[in-house]
Amino acid sequence: MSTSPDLVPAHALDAADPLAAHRDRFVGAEQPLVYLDGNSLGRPLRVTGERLRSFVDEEWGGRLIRGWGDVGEGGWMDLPLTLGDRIARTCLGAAPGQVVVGDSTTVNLYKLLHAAAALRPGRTEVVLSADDFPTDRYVAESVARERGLHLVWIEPAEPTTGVTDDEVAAVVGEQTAVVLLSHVAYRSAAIAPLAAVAEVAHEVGALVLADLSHSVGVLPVQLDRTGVDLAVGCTYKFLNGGPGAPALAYVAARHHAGLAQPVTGWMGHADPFAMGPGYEPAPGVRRLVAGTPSVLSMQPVADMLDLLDEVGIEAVRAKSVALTTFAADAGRRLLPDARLGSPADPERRGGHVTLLHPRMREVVAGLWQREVLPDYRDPGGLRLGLSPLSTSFAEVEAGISAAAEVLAGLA
Ligand SMILES: Cc1ncc(COP(=O)(O)O)c(C=O)c1O
Ligand SMILES: Nc1c(O)cccc1C(=O)C[C@H](N)C(=O)O
Repeated sequence: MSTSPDLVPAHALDAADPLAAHRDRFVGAEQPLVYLDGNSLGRPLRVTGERLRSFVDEEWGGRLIRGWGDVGEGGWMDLPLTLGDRIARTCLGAAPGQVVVGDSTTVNLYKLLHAAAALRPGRTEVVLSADDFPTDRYVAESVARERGLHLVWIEPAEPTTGVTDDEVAAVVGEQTAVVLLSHVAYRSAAIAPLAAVAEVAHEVGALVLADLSHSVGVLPVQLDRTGVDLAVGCTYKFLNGGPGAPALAYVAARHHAGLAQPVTGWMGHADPFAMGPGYEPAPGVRRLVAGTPSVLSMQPVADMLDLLDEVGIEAVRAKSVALTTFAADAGRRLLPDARLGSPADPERRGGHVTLLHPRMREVVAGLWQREVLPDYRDPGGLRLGLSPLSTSFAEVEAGISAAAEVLAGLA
């Protein structure tokens, strides 16, 4: 395929990029390594090292057990909700008191699928997509088994378009308790139409549970406006929280009164330190907290939220669109035998780009040997996770050029 005549070179795009300078705020940005996996594990911010050091010295080492405080005193006990509110405000378009941070996305899926079924007693079906991330599918299978529910699978007609509201409308009905769907598909990056899906689900009285793992921190979500009922998401991807950083869980305020989740630990109790005989849920989303919050692991996310507040999520999305557009163009130009496995329309595409070729598994193995780190996802997907504040256009070009070289060198 010929080179696009109006293609702007990577160095010119970097020179004109208003966010380019922020890249130096991340650990390792100065290294020659090409990092294209920010949607699996974001780079650490340099300031996070200082935050962790001072947390150990002053908060943990200095305050010791006093650091917890009681609910409402501003100590560690409040962190799951105060950090949740910060994520809600900066990235999710959600009013305060609806997001909690804790546990993993997997565990939060378990809690919220059970909660959804309990909010819709008597209904027997859970709708989900065969393209959902494995943990979503596996947890849904367990919850269905435990509650005697039936799974109704959507097989998206075209993986690059993701789940559509028409596909959801075709399978939901008066038996549907909840529709589980990924906001941004983990392979293709297709953006699901959350508001339209919520509308068709609500028409039959069903709830929507969205997995925001690949959208939170990279595109504005506007959760309250979409009408989505429940949501979960990872904080170690575009929120740069670090390996295993605790996940978010969102429950729209209108569902708080009847919210019942199955992991009824003491930290979700209305009065944990009363240590009373029976479980009584805390008001609101606090009842989603199960055991002792992972206070140390929640620290880094605050640094990324500071940076996102400084830059604004709209500017992050604008750079993300520019990066993914550049990656798709560079893919066409440098890997002419590969096919775009992501939506061509940037409005329908999240923060990553997948290029498909039958030999991509070998290509990705070759790239890792050259200090170029993208991801591989079956079938035949070179997945480029482009983290707008830490990825440069030059990095994207270097990665795709290297992929072309590795592919050309395969026997
Ligand atoms: C869409 C999606 N959901 C969930 C997860 C994982 O959740 P957990 O952090 O529980 O492993 C991932 C990535 O690992 C993901 O891409
Ligand atoms: N969570 C991960 C892990 O613990 C190890 C390796 C990768 C991951 C990932 O995040 C995978 C990622 N969610 C994906 O979309 O493929």
